[in-house]
Order: sequence, then C-alpha cells, then structure tokens
Amino acid sequence: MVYPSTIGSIVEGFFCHMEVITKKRLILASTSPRRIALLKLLGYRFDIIPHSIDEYIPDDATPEEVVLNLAFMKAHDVAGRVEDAIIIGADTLVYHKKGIIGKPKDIRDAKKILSLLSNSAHSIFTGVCIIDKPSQKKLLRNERTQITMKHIPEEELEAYVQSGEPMDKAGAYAIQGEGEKFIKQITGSYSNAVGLPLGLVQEMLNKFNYHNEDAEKF
Ligand SMILES: Cc1cn([C@H]2C[C@H](O)[C@@H](COP(=O)(O)OP(=O)(O)OP(=O)(O)O)O2)c(=O)[nH]c1=O
Repeated sequence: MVYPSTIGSIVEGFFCHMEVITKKRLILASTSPRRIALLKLLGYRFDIIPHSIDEYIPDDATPEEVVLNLAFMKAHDVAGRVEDAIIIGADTLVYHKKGIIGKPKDIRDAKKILSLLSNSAHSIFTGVCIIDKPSQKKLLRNERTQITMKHIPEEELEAYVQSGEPMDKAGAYAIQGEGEKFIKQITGSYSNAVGLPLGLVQEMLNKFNYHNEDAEKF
C-alpha cells in the first residue's frame, strides 16, 4: 500500500528532478587545475570548455583593467560557442611596485620575478566575468589579495625554480604549493590568490539566481 506521505515525497522528488533537468548548464572557461578544484568546492556540477584567448598585457593598463578585460574575453570566447548556459571566465596576475607580473616565460624569468618579490609586498588580482547566455547579461568583478614575502635565500630560490612549480603561475609561485614557505603574511581571500575568489563567484552566481541549494552536489 502507498501511504499519502509517501505519495507526497514521490511528488516532491519528481519536482526536484524536474528542477535539475531544467537547470542551466554551468561552464568554466578554463583548464586551470586550480580553478577547476576551487569551483568544485562550491558544490556545483559544471563543464570545462577551454578558451582560446592569447593573454596580452598592455603597458599602460591598471591591474584591475587587465584582469577584468581578460576574464571577459575568456568568458565571451566560450559563450560564442554554446547555447543556454552560464559561463565563468577568470584571470589572475601579480602587481608589484615595479608593475604587472604575469606567468614567467622561462626559468630565468621565474628567478628574476622571485628575486623581485623576495622580502617585499605585492598584490594578487583576480578578475571574474560571468555571462548568461542567451540573454548576454554579464557581471564583471575583481578582488585583491595582499601578500608580504619573506626573504628568499639564493639556494632556495634556485631549488624552487628547478622544481617546475613556478612555471604556469602568475608571479612565478604557488601559494597553495611549495611556494607557501615564502609567505610572511596574507591579507584577503586565499582562493582569490590561487585563481578564483569563491565568495565573490558565489555572490555573482546568486545575482543570476543560480543558488547553491539548486545545484547538483558532487
Ligand atoms: C599567484 C598564484 C597564481 N596561481 C595561478 C592561478 C592561475 O592558474 C595562474 C594565472 O594564470 P591565468 O592566465 O589567470 O590562468 P591560466 O592560464 O592558468 O588558466 P585559464 O586562462 O585557462 O583560466 O596562476 C596559482 O596557482 N597560485 C598562486 O599563488
């Protein structure tokens, strides 16, 4: 026999299922393993589509302008290839008093960057762009995390660059990896420093009515 309360939960279950089916596809326009791992922490199911943007940093732009523009270009590039989805693009760079620092070109460049950052303060900026397709509504925001680095002795610097960790990271270090040992102080969002400010991303998705409780959990 099927009791009324059981019928109620079957009906409820059916509507829950309907909601999952009609939910908009969420896409991360990035192949960065850090961004993928961070977005998973928010509990969403999402697809990964790589962008094909060449990351160019103009000489006269501010760090905020660069990360916002690149985040937009990444999200927009992928938005042009999909239907009915919410697309997230992001970009991270390091800003030191000597200027904007992206990823190192080679080991020599990584050494030069780390020598510059050693025993001084810098900021990490991440820009995030979320586009709702097909309405084309978009949100653009950025966040800053301030870092103070310890002095990095020459032999430690040499061993670190040889480890390969700096090579695909803005500022030539990974705060979430071995590079953590060089950090004296961090002020602001840790996830922002690693490549995706989770609080900000959640806030932006909520503005599109894409709430956490609606999402399918892993
Ligand atoms: C400062 C810092 C940066 N990073 C990483 C985050 C980003 O992946 C990278 C900055 O490069 P980005 O150009 O922002 O991103 P990406 O090329 O890795 O990935 P995609 O464009 O496909 O999204 O540096 C760390 O992992 N740890 C750190 O401490």
